[in-house]
Amino acid sequence: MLDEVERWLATRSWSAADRPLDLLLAAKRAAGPAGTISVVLPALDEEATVGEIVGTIRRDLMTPDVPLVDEVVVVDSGSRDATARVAADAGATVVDRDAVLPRVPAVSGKGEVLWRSLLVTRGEIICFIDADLREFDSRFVSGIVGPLLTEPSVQLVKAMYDRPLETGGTVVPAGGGRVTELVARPLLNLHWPRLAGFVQPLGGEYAARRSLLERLPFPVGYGVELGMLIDSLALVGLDALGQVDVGVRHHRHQSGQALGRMAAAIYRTAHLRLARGHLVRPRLTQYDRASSGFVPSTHEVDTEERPPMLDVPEYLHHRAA
Ligand SMILES: O=c1ccn([C@@H]2O[C@H](COP(=O)(O)OP(=O)(O)O[C@H]3O[C@H](CO)[C@@H](O)[C@H](O)[C@H]3O)[C@@H](O)[C@H]2O)c(=O)[nH]1
Ligand SMILES: O=C(O)[C@H](O)COP(=O)(O)O
Repeated sequence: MLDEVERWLATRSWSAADRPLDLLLAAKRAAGPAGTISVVLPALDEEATVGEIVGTIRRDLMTPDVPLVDEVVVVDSGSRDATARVAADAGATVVDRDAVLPRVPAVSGKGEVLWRSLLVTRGEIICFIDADLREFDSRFVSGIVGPLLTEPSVQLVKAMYDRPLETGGTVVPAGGGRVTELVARPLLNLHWPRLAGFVQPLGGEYAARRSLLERLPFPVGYGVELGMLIDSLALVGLDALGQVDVGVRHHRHQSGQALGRMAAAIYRTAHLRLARGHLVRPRLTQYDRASSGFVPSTHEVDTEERPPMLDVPEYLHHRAA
């Protein structure tokens, strides 16, 4: 490990318990407009879990006694289930991705809705939380916004946690994060060793200052987290990044093949940053057993990236309004 990373781990890795709620509330009051917080949940068919997450945030962090969070926004990513209704019933503002920036037709993908969320939120701190989390604890939010409220030099904070793999009734205590361990961590260690201190580089729970997010390009799919870390390092430097231990994360696990497509998108995002301009073939072929033998199916790998929001005229208008 680089000496710089060892130093970073000693000074930029915290636990949620380091900053109790009363400290955060005082820091928020002192920060004024810079302390406004929007929580954003990207959601594609998450009716089973989105309501409880929204409800927990509202119950714990949006009360007269604990007014830490100013708004909770669910950006619907084309759900065909009752995600929008369940989220609205739980008290979230629900926005359909197609209703945001209609001039630019939405494509599928998680990064796409995170990018669009900048146009419909008002917080100067944006906190992204996956909508498929189970046994959700509001420390996921208060923990990661903490350093942004108390440390002016910090600009992006990722959650870190234990990741059990819970499938088919069995639990492997530290078995989760398969793409993280097989793809993202090796890529980061080999090509961007200054980012090797992140325990959960792909985690979907992170908070950042708007002033950083609006300057970043957003890969439209699952490359968004890796791209954001690499680009943030280049833009603001390692000491502006941090991580906070928030406990244990339980979520819905995707199939091996879906994770293969995620891995391809992440590799592609890394490759683009390693060799801007040189195109790899953006397709992935996978195999399923059928009576005739193994059948290939080929999928497009996300290649599109949205430009930094500061380059979008509608965003400048939204901020001026
Ligand atoms: O097209 C999509 C796909 C996903 N999601 C939402 O994004 C979140 C995370 O998606 P999920 O499929 O649960 O991702 P994971 O398999 O858990 O992948 C991990 O790794 C990804 C790659 O870094 C991150 O984007 C995820 O946040 C992180 O949890 C969930 O709320 C989804 O509903 C969308 O909004 N639109
Ligand atoms: O973050 C990851 O590595 C992928 O989302 C896979 O996570 P899982 O192995 O916990 O399903």
